[in-house]
Amino acid sequence: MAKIGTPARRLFYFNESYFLNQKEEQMNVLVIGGGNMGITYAEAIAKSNFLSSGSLMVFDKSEEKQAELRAGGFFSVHSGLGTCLPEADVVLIAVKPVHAPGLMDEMRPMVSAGQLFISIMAGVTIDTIKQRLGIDKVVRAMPNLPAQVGLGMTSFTASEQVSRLELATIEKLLDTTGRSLNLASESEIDASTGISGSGPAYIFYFMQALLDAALKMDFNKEDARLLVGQTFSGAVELFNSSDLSPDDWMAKVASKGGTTRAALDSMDGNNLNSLIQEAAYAAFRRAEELGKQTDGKEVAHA
Ligand SMILES: NC(=O)C1=CN([C@@H]2O[C@H](COP(=O)(O)OP(=O)(O)OC[C@H]3O[C@@H](n4cnc5c(N)ncnc54)[C@H](OP(=O)(O)O)[C@@H]3O)[C@@H](O)[C@H]2O)C=CC1
Ligand SMILES: O=C(O)[C@@H]1CCC=N1
Repeated sequence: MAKIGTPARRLFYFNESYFLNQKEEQMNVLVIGGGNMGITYAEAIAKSNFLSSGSLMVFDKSEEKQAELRAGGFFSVHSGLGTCLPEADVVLIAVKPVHAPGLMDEMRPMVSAGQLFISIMAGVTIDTIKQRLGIDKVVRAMPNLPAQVGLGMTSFTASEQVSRLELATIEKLLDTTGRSLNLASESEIDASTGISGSGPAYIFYFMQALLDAALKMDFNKEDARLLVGQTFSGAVELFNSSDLSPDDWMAKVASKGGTTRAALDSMDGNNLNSLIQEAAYAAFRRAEELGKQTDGKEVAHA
């Protein structure tokens, strides 16, 4: 596995037309898909001053969404690909995997070889994107929802044709939403989807279970939310404050013969650790399946 912030490899290409001749601030970025993640990225990029004003474009196929985004006033919102796609140096694709084939077919006549494409779509492979669009510079990234508050975790990898210089620029762009990890293979991107991409939902699952328990113990909703929310924030803060493992921290909470031991023994007795690992693998496998469903050889399902 690569280290955080360490670009793995890359040759220096002489035809990095945009990246060599212009400054990052002059780069045009287009985000396609104005949903949870597309807008998270667009807002983070807009707030970061990474680009000059007017250089950030957004396209969503829904007219309602376009109107909503225009009202926000942060970026230029387009009602068709024709006015924005040919102008973009970097295109971030943030639609659901099931919409990828149709979207890429629509994009194909408007794209050019110098453009760089970032896909955050779960499972969709670099090869599929290259073939469907007829281009070769692709960065495949897997972000997560805490990007909305600047605490995102994004793993990414790139096609061979993306140079070191281009990748460094893309890394800065991704880092506007939090931290990033450059991985060497797409299989690791699928694996990271099962850990960090889908991971926030596992944490929310655990939080919901604890909230449900608190409500059963007759706490009102407000108090239950405070008890659970502050417990999670505090535990995460502790975890991030040192190199101690979660096992080490558990040992600090659990007194011999005490209450925590009773809870942890109950979890162990129910194989909770294995169940959580199994869930992460289910997401990993689903990412692999989505890759197969969007490569044109199988029919994709919504
Ligand atoms: N949500 C998450 O936590 C994460 C999501 N991802 C990935 O990000 C991608 C987007 O997910 P998310 O933001 O949650 O999805 P959303 O459904 O919230 O957003 C996708 C948006 O794209 C629009 N859209 C669909 N087709 C097109 C098209 N052809 N052209 C333009 N816009 C289009 C959708 O419109 P409409 O609703 O009308 O279809 C919708 O507004 C997915 O591929 C997912 O795998 C990755 C990591 C985390
Ligand atoms: O559930 C999904 O498919 C996407 C990818 C990771 C998080 N959400």
